[in-house]
Amino acid sequence: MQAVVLAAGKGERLWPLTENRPKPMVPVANQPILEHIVDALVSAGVTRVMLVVGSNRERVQRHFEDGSRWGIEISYVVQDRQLGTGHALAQAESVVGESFVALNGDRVIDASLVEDVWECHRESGDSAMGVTQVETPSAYGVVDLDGGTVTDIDEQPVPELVASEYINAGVYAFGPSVFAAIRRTDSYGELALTDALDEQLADHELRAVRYDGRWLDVSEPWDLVAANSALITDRRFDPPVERRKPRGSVPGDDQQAPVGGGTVCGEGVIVHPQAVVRNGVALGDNVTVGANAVIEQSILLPDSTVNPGAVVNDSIVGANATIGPNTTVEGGQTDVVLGDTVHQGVRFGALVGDNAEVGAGVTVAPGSIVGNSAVVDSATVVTGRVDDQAHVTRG
Ligand SMILES: CC(=O)N[C@H]1[C@@H](OP(=O)(O)OP(=O)(O)OC[C@H]2O[C@@H](n3ccc(=O)[nH]c3=O)[C@H](O)[C@@H]2O)O[C@H](CO)[C@@H](O)[C@@H]1O
Repeated sequence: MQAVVLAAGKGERLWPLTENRPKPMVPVANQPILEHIVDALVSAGVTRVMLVVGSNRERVQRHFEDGSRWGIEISYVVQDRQLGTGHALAQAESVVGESFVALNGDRVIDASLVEDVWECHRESGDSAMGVTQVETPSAYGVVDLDGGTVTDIDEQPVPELVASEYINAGVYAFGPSVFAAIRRTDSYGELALTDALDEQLADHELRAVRYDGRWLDVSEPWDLVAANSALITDRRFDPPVERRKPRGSVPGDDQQAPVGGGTVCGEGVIVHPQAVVRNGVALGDNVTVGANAVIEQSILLPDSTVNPGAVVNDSIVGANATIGPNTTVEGGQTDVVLGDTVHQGVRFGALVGDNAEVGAGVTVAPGSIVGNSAVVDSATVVTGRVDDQAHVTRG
C-alpha cells in the first residue's frame, strides 16, 4: 500500500513555533507530528510514503531521510506555493501511478482508519473518505451521508445550521483518476481537494468510512497541548525514546526525580527532586526543572529551563526558552483572541517562543503567546501577543 501525506501547509496558527521549524516537525509527546502519522501508516501496512512538503522541507528530509529507519520507502514531493489541498495532492501525480491512500499531515490518527479506508476502496473501486464525529463539526468540512456514501461536503458551514455530526476526517483512498478530477476543478485562489470530489458526490461514488478512533487535531497551540497529553496518557503510545527517568539535580544524590505518571522524557533531562512534573507533560532533551516548580499538561521543548518555584500549566515552552523563578504560566479554560478570531472556552495557558526569556515573578495570563527571543522583565504581567524579539518592561 502506498500513501501520500499532505504536509506542505505553513501552520501559521502555530506561530511562533513554525518560524523555526516546519509544522510537521513540531513535537507532540517528544515526537514530530508527522512521525505520529508515519507510525500509523507503517502499522497499517503502508510500505511507500510520499510526503508533500513545502519549501522549508530540509528539516523534514533530514529527519525521515529515505524511510529506512521505519522499514519503508519515503520520498518527497515539493509544493512550492500553498495553493490548497487539491493542488498539494496534484504534485504527487507523477510519482503515484496506482491506487493510494491520501491523508492530511496535521491530524494524529489510528492505523485502523487508514486500513478501513483502503479496504473500502479496494472492494468497491470507488473513492473512499474517512468520516468522524467531533464536538465542533463547523470547524471542519461537514459531510452529509446517505448510508455508506457521502452526498455533500460543506467547507464553510454555518454553525447554527449544521445538521450532520460527521466531518471529513482528511483520510482518503483514490484511484489515479482523482488527478483528472483535480485538473477539471474550477478554482479561484485555493484548489480544495474536496471541491475536486464534487463529481463523485453527484454520482454517489464517494464512499464514507465511519471512524470513531483517535483523531487529534494539531492546528492550534491548545490542540498541541491536548494532543500531547492524550498521547502520553494513552497506553498504546510507544514513546520515541524509552521512558527515561530524569536525574535529580542534587549533587551526589541519586534519588529518583519526582516525575509522575503521564510524562515522557528526552535525554539529559534534569528535574529537581522537589519539583512536581505530572499529568501529560513532555520534557524534551536537556530540559531543566528547578526546585518546587510545578508542571502539568505541558510541552517543554529541548533545552528549555523552568526555574525554581515556577508554575507551568496547559502550556508550551519553546526550545531554549527560560521561565524565571516563581513565574506563573497558569492554564485552565480561557478565551483566546488571535487576530480577528476569538476562540472561546479553550483549555490553554501560554505559548512561549524559542529562546524567549521570561524573568522572575512574572504572571503570564492564560491565552498569551510570546514570540521567539522575546524578553520579559521580572515582576511584569504578560497578556495577549508579544512579538518576536520584543522587550516587555515594567510600567
Ligand atoms: C479543503 C480540504 O481539504 N478540507 C479538509 C481539511 O480542512 P483543513 O482546513 O483542516 O485543511 P488544511 O488547510 O489544514 O490542510 C490539510 C492538510 O493539507 C496540507 N496542505 C494544505 C494546503 C496546501 O496548499 N498544501 C498542503 O500540503 C496541510 O499541511 C495539512 O496537513 O481537513 C479537514 C479535516 O482534517 C476536513 O474536514 C476538511 O474537509
